[in-house]
Amino acid sequence: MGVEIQVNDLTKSFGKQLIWGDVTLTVPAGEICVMLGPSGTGKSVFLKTLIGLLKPDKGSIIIEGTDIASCSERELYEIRKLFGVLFQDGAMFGSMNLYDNVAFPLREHTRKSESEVRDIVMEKMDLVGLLGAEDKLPGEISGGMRKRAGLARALVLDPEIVLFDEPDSGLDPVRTAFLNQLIVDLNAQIDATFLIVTHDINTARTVPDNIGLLYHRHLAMFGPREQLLSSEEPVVRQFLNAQRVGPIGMSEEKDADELAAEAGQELPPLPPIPLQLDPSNGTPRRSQRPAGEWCRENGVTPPPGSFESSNAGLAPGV
Ligand SMILES: Nc1ncnc2c1ncn2[C@@H]1O[C@H](COP(=O)(O)OP(=O)(O)OP(=O)(O)O)[C@@H](O)[C@H]1O
Repeated sequence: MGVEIQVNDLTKSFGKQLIWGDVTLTVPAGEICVMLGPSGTGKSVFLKTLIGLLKPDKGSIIIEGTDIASCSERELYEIRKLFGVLFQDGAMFGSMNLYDNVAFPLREHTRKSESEVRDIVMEKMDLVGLLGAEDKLPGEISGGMRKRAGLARALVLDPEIVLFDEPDSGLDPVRTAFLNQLIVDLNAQIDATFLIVTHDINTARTVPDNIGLLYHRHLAMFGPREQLLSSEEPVVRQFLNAQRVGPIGMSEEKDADELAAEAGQELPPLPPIPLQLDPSNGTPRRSQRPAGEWCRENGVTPPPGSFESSNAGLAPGV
């Protein structure tokens, strides 16, 4: 079913360095959310704060009535059982084969017999398309396969929330497309809440139900995919369409001279909003909304060509 994550007024600093402040958002139960932002804006810090690895300075994170930001270690231990995490590099133990890597959380956190462990491991290996690779060592397989193995391991305790830290980092566009399809199919199958941190604009444009953008020490926007993809807000528009013209510069914000030099430059029109990626079996996910529904309900005219099946989803220049 998945559970909701309610983030209220969250602020995190390291010493005097504010990473982000006053972040408020709700990750709805069972939906897929993507968190974007230029490098260094604190996306990984945000994920680590959600699972209680880092303590915020202020604010709350409510999951099933418990505030992760202020609960006891024991409560945190219990709440963490709801999470599965896919770390950037898969975080596999190099000396263990894939079977033992995937079995690890079950052997650590449950009292299941080895035959029960085997059934679960093989089920999850099948789910991520890795049956037959159980005996391989992480060093013997491709980056894409390592991510799949990491995903199988993230799923063995049947999580209600799955966090993905840059699942596409280091993958070529074809492997990324396969992984995105796997993420959508998994969400349809297990109905858990998914939160994905990524730099990949195409993933952000086609996979999630909701998109968030961290920029300049705050949450610039969070909302349904169609809201952000039709937004004229300069930071959102620039980032989601991978453009150079706009407030974001090479090292975060542009200075006044750079912005003045851009004044009068015409912005390219917003590209069409692509169709959302469907599960492979063609049946929409429980949380999936019909194409164009948000725009219709909010009186927003989407850019011409939006939601056409010929539209591959790539933003210009991506
Ligand atoms: N444990 C820590 N102690 C001090 N500073 C930290 C710590 N962890 C992260 N930071 C700082 O927090 C900032 C945000 O880092 P973070 O890795 O979350 O960014 P990011 O948005 O995920 O970046 P990228 O997209 O490049 O992965 C950086 O300036 C980083 O140096």
